[in-house]
Amino acid sequence: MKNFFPKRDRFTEVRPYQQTVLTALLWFTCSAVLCYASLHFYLGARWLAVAELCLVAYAALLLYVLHETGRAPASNLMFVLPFFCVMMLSLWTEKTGVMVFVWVFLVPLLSHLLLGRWQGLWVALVFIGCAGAIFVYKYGIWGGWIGYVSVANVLLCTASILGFSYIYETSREKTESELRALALADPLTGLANRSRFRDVFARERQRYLRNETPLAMLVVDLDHFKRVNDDYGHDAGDMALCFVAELLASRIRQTDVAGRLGGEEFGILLSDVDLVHARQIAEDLRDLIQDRAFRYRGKDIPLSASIGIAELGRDGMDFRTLFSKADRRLYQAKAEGRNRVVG
Ligand SMILES: Nc1nc2c(ncn2[C@@H]2O[C@H](COP(=O)(O)OP(=O)(O)OP(=O)(O)O)[C@@H](O)[C@H]2O)c(=O)[nH]1
Repeated sequence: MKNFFPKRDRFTEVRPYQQTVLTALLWFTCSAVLCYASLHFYLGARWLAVAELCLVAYAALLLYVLHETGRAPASNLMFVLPFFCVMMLSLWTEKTGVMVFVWVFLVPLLSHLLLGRWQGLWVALVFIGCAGAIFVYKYGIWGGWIGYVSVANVLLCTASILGFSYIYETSREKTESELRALALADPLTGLANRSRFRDVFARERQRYLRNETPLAMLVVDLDHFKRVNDDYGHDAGDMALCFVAELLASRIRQTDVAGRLGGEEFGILLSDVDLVHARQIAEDLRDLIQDRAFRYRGKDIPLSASIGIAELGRDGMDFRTLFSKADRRLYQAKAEGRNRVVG
């Protein structure tokens, strides 16, 4: 199945699982890091304790905002970076023992879970590098070959966690993108399905209300499509629908959306396009469908389409009204002899 969705729509939404992990990390910071701050204060590592208290206060603030507004920070980096910086400070501090370095194992895991594949990899590499440098600065490599073997063990273990979390995140992103495509696309043509089409309409409607950005809706219906099925078979009909879907997707801009609304009916949302311009585009699409022959088993099967147009604002403000206006004009085009545009 082809994926006709513009790139900007694929991964722009906040991932809910990341928000869950961030919330868990914030709670962890508020509880465990607070205990460490008290301990470090007691041990005389004052600067570290102050940094940890600041981190706890910041985590509490983010939790409060999250709870009150349901809005996560614009990027998880906003918490991950301070968290790792405080971790590095605790590695650096004289008063902390060598065992504090076990916390470094958290770096690749948290980076990938909260920042995704690429950003997670880079952030993890930077902080693991810093932790390694701090270790060598503080302790050198002691104890002859046993020391080397110990350091190599720790490095190998960290690299393995980094590698496994990277592999996990890569396959998770792939599965997510496949599931997303399945949930939002029409399985036959790969165009947006009806529910995706309505979502895009809702977003564009908000743009219209905010900036008065015009929006036109086209409803495209193939003429006498039943004959294609009857004369050449259902397979030919399916292939003709895919053929038309590709034509429509090839003519519109990346910021527009084409969807299959059902049967042989397609919908198109033309963003930033008024009625006059929409008519020209609809005529182009109609010409394209008529002129590009659909070939099936060596035969050219002629296709044509009727198109109804409606404009947001002038013809209605909600999906149902706008769609029924465009649909009524489509049936007017059919009644007037088909293969024409009405709007
Ligand atoms: N192959 C195939 N045919 C479909 C699909 N969905 C709907 N159809 C067919 O599309 C045809 C629609 O027929 P009608 O509603 O009579 O419309 P039409 O023949 O295009 O005639 P007008 O729209 O009046 O020009 C029917 O034969 C449906 O079976 C599909 O997914 N695949």
